[in-house]
Amino acid sequence: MTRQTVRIAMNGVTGRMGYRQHLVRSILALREQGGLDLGDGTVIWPEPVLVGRAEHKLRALAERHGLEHWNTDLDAVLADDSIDIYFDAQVTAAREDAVKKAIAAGKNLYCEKPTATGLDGALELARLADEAGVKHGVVQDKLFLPGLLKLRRLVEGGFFGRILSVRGEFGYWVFEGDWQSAQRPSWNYRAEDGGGIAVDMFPHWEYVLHELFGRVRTVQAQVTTHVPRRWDESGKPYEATADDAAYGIFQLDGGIVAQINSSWAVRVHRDELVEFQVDGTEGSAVAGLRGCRVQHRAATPKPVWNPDVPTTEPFRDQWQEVPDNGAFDSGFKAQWELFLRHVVRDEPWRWDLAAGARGVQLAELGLRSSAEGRRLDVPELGR
Ligand SMILES: NC(=O)C1=CN([C@@H]2O[C@H](COP(=O)(O)OP(=O)(O)OC[C@H]3O[C@@H](n4cnc5c(N)ncnc54)[C@H](OP(=O)(O)O)[C@@H]3O)[C@@H](O)[C@H]2O)C=CC1
Ligand SMILES: O=C1CO[C@H](CO)[C@@H](O)[C@@H]1O
Repeated sequence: MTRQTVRIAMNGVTGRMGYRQHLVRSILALREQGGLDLGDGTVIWPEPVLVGRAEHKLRALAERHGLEHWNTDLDAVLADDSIDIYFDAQVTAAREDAVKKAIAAGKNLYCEKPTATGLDGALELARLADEAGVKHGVVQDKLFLPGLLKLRRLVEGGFFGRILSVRGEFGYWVFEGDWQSAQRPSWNYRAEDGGGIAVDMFPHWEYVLHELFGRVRTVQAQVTTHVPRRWDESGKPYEATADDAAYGIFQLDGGIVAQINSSWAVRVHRDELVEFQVDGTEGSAVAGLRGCRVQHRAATPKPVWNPDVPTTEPFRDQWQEVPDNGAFDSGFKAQWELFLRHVVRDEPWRWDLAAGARGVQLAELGLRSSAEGRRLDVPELGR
C-alpha cells in the first residue's frame, strides 16, 4: 500500500463549518478511517495545516486533535510548496481575496459557498483558476444528503413521470440574542459583512434544482428582514441590515415550477429543517435531510373539499418511507473524498468555481428581483 500525503491549508477552521463539518467530520474522519483508499494500492492521507487569524484558537484546536501544523500567516502558508490544496471556510466576505491569493500561488482550491459576494467576483475566480490550471471545487453538500440522494434515485428511476413542481421549505427560528443567545453568527444578519439568507441559501437552491430537476431559467423573489434588531455575540444590540427571509419562485427547464421559502424567522412545523415536496404525474415525494417519503398515483387519495366536516383522512400516514438501501456518510466528507480523488487521480468533477458562480448569480438575481419587484431571466454564464 502506498500512502500519498496531501497537505491541505484549512482557513476558517475556527468557525462553525470549518471546524465541525470540514475539519472534524471530513478530514479528521478520513484520517480516523486510515485515509482515503483509492482501491488501487494507494491511500490518500490528508494532512491539515490549520490557518486563521487567532493564534490561541488555532493552537487550542491543534492540541485538542493532536495536529502539528498551524499558522496565522496565510501568505507564508501559500508560499510553502508542500501545500497541495487551499481550503476556505472563512466568512463569505473574506473568501474572494484569500482564494485569489491561493490561485496566484498555484494551489488547488476547495471552498465554501458563496464563492464571492458578487457575480463578477465569482466569475473572475473561476477564470483565474482555469487560467492558472489549478483544480478547483465548491462545497455543494446538499447533493450528498441522504434525503436528497434518495430523491435523486427517484428522479433517475422515473418514479415521478413528468415532474410538475417542487416546493421547498427551509428554516427555523434563530433567536434574536437578547433573552436567549442566537444560534447563528451575527455577521449573517449584516449585509455589509456578507450576510443575508438569499446570499446564503440561493446558491444551495441553484445546484439542488439544477442537478435534480433542471436548469433555473427565471427567478422571482421577495426578500425581507422580519427581525430588524438583534444582539451580537457580546450581547450588544445591532441593526439587522440583511434579509432574514427569502421567498422565491423559480422556473426550470421542462416547465417545472419550484417555489422555495427560506427563513430564519419561522418556527418549525415539519419533520426536518428543510423539506422538498416534488409532485409528478405518476407520484410525489417529500424529501428532507435524511428521510424521503413517497406516494404513488395508485395510492393517491381523492379528497373532496368540505370545510363543514372534520378531516378524517390520515393524509400523512398515506405515504411510504423510501428505504436507505445502503449506508450514507457525511455529505461534506463524501464531497471531500471526490475532490481529493479529482486532485490526485484527475477523476471527473463538476462542482467547480463555475458551478459556484451560478449559485452567486442566482442569489444576486434574487435580490435584484425583489428590489425591482419583477421576475428576472437567469442567463447562462460564460466564463
Ligand atoms: N455548506 C453549508 O451548509 C454552509 C456553509 N456556510 C458557509 O461557510 C462560511 C462560514 O460560515 P460559518 O462557519 O457559519 O461562520 P463562522 O462565523 O462560524 O466562522 C467564520 C470563520 O471565518 C473566520 N474569519 C476570517 N475573517 C473574519 C472576519 N473578518 N470576521 C469574522 N470571521 C472571520 C473566523 O475566524 P475567527 O475564529 O478568527 O473569528 C472563522 O474561522 C460562510 O461563507 C457560509 O456561507 C455556512 C453554513 C453552512
Ligand atoms: O449554507 C447553509 C446551509 O444550511 C444551514 C442551516 O441553516 C445554514 O447554516 C447555512 O448557512
